[in-house]
Amino acid sequence: MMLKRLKVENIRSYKELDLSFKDGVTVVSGVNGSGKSSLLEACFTGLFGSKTLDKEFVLSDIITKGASKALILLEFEQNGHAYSIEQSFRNDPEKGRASNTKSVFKRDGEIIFDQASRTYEAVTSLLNMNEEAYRNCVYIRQGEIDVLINSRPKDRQKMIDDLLQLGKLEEYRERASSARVGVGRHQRDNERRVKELNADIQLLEDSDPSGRLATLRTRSLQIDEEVSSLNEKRDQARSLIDEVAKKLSELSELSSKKEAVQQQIKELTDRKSRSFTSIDTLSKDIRSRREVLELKKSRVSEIESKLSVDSKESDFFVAKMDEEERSVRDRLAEVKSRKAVAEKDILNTGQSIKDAEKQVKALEDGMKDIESRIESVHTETKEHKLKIAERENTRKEIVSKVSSLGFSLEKLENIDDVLDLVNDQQKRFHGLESELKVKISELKFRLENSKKLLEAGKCPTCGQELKGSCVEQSTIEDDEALVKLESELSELQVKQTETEARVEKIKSARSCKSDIDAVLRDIGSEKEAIERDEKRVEEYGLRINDYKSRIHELLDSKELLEKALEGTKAGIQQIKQNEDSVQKEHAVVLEKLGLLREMQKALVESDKINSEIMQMNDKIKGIQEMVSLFDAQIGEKKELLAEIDKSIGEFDKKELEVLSKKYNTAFGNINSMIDKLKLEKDEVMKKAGMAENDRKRLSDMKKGLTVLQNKGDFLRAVYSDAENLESMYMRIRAQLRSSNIQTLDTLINEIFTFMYSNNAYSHVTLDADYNLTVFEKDGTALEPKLLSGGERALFNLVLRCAIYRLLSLGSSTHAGEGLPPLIMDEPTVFLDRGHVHQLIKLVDMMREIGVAQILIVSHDESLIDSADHVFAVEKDPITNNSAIFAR
Ligand SMILES: Nc1ncnc2c1ncn2[C@@H]1O[C@H](COP(=O)(O)OP(=O)(O)OP(=O)(O)O)[C@@H](O)[C@H]1O
Ligand SMILES: [Zn+2]
Repeated sequence: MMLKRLKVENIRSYKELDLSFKDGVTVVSGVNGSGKSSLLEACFTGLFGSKTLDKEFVLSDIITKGASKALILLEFEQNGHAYSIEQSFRNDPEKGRASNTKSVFKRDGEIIFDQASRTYEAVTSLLNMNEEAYRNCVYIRQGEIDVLINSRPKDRQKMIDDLLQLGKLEEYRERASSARVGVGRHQRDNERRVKELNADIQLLEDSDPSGRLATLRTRSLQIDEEVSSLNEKRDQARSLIDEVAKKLSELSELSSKKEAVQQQIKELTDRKSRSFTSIDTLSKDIRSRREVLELKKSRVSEIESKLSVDSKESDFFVAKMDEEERSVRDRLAEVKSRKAVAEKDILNTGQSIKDAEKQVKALEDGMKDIESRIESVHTETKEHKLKIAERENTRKEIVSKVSSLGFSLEKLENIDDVLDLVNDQQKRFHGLESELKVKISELKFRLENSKKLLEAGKCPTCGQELKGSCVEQSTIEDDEALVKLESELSELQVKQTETEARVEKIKSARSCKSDIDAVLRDIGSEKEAIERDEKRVEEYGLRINDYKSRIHELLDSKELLEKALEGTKAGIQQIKQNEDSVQKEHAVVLEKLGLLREMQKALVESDKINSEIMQMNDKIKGIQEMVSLFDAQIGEKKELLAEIDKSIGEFDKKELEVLSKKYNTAFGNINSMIDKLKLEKDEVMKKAGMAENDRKRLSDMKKGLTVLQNKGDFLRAVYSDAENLESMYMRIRAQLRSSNIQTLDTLINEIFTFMYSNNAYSHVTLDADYNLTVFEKDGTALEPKLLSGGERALFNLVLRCAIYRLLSLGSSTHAGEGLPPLIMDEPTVFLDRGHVHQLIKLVDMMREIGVAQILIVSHDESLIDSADHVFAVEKDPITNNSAIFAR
């Protein structure tokens, strides 16, 4: 295997990196924290993905802080093919969560897998090592230089076995063993089944299925014969039963016919007797009608004699009397309508009189109301006049107050101007006063100073005598001026007091003026009210006059109406007398008309009764004819009855019934016997089927037994094959292991001698159990854990180198081809100068045995000097991004 190219984005301190690897020794150098280890780790993660993370790390730790995605692309060569693995990551910097989103495995540019676990498997099988084996052999991580030495022999054995592919042999042995165990299980199974099958066969043979089948078949034939003879008998019984049944049904038919004829005779006799009853009722009806007819006739002749008319001409008289009645009725109606008109007239006139009275009353009430209103207006007017007088008094009082203040009424008109003038004066006085006061205080201050100077006698500044100087003179003048100003001030203050008194007077005069104005306004409005009252009284007087004339008119028309009422009442009396006489006349006519009508009606009814009597007689004749028809029919039916009785006499019913019962019982017995036989036959057939099944099963079982026995033979052969295979794999592994151990032991001692430059130890042994022991010069044995840190690092390098040698021997066909690179992170930390030199030699030796690529992280100058290529790693102090320069 040969690394070709590493390209990363956002891995640890690398934002971007694209690096080509060459064969030979490459040393990676740089200061602490520049990104050297990260480079090797990136290769490791590129190969095995997230499996390379130690326990305390998560995926997001290897992604540059703050980046949301990252990438590692690793290209390498193996056995003449170009491979590449591309691992893509996604990261959530805030949550610190990352995932491996893509893992593409390519061979010669062609995608083989694109899924993480598939890619992982492909890599491990291609390199023949997983990430653990890679760390034990290929890649010595920083601080892990003594891992192989420190581990327990058992783990060491496993590591070395894995590296040398001995694990595969164990795997094969295990497979052979589990195959053997499986076959053994099948064998036991098979034997158990053979045993069981044998027992089953024995059991079935004991039950003799063929013998059973023969007996059952004979019985089946017998049953068939018995059934067919019974069937014949049953047919005979059935024909006898049919015969008897036929005769019995004939007999019952005759009896029902007889019953029907008897019923008919009874019905005919009933109808005959009902006909006689109707004839009786009809005769009775005819008699009663004849009596009514007699009564009607005598009433007609009575009316004839009363009105002396002939009943034959009744229609003519009725018409004449109708005519007369109509004319009397018309007259009566005319009189009545006249009476009604007169009555209505009386009623209306009475109502009109009452209306007039009501109106008169209403007008009178209205007048009273208006009069009382006039009264109240008068009272109001008096009140207004009183108020005017009162206000007049108030005005006079105010006028006298004004003149006492020294103002005339005319002067009051421009009182506001006067007040303005006085106010101005007041302001002026005030200004003068403050001016005077300032002047006085200035003067007083000057005077005080001069007086003090004069008392001291000398000028404090020039020291001149002051007596008799200008100072003395000015002091005297100032004194005089002060007296004058003070008297001016007191004069001014007197004037101010006077002006204030004047202002007071003007203000009270002004308030008097507004009082007078108010009084005059009041008087005016009272006078207006009085005028309004007078107008209202005048209007009320007009209305009263109007009411009076209207009352007069109403009374006049009422008198006229009363006179008319008298006249109408006399007229109505006359009409009533007339009505009475017409009514009497009408009653006489009505009575005559009633009698005539009665007669007419009696005549019509008599005709009707006569025709009814005739119809009834016809009916009686018809009924009598029907009665003779009934008699003839009854005779016929009686003859039929006698015939039927004769036919019935020919049958013996009892005997027929006994026979029927007997035949039916026989039929039932035969049927149940047949059924029983059929059931038996079903049973027999079922048993025969079972026997046949048993026979077939027996032969199947015998066949099965042969198959099982053959299988048993086969399994025995396979079992012994598996056994052989298992022991063979075990043997081979033991042989290989011991030969490996021997070779490794030799190689370790060879390389140790080559590498070790101190003089303490003589040799090293690796025994069959992978125990590693170091011997001192005097033969004392030491376990590796007792060695110093540097010694352990040395031995580890020796052991690894020996393993590479062994691997190189294993693939002896193409010496060295396919050996993995050797990658070391800071291998010199524990080594002294001399051993660093030996390490350089060891590296050379590794190249010689065919390790084509060696990658070392180190600061050691001599290592750097001996390298084929140098990578200088630097980290930008500002951006914290690492970069690599090839040197
Ligand atoms: N996830 C990350 N994001 C950004 N920077 C990181 C991340 N993880 C580690 N680093 C930085 O990467 C730098 C390189 O670390 P690395 O172990 O490669 O240094 P080194 O060159 O091997 O140093 P030494 O000589 O001390 O072993 C460290 O300084 C660290 O701050
Ligand atoms: Zn480091």
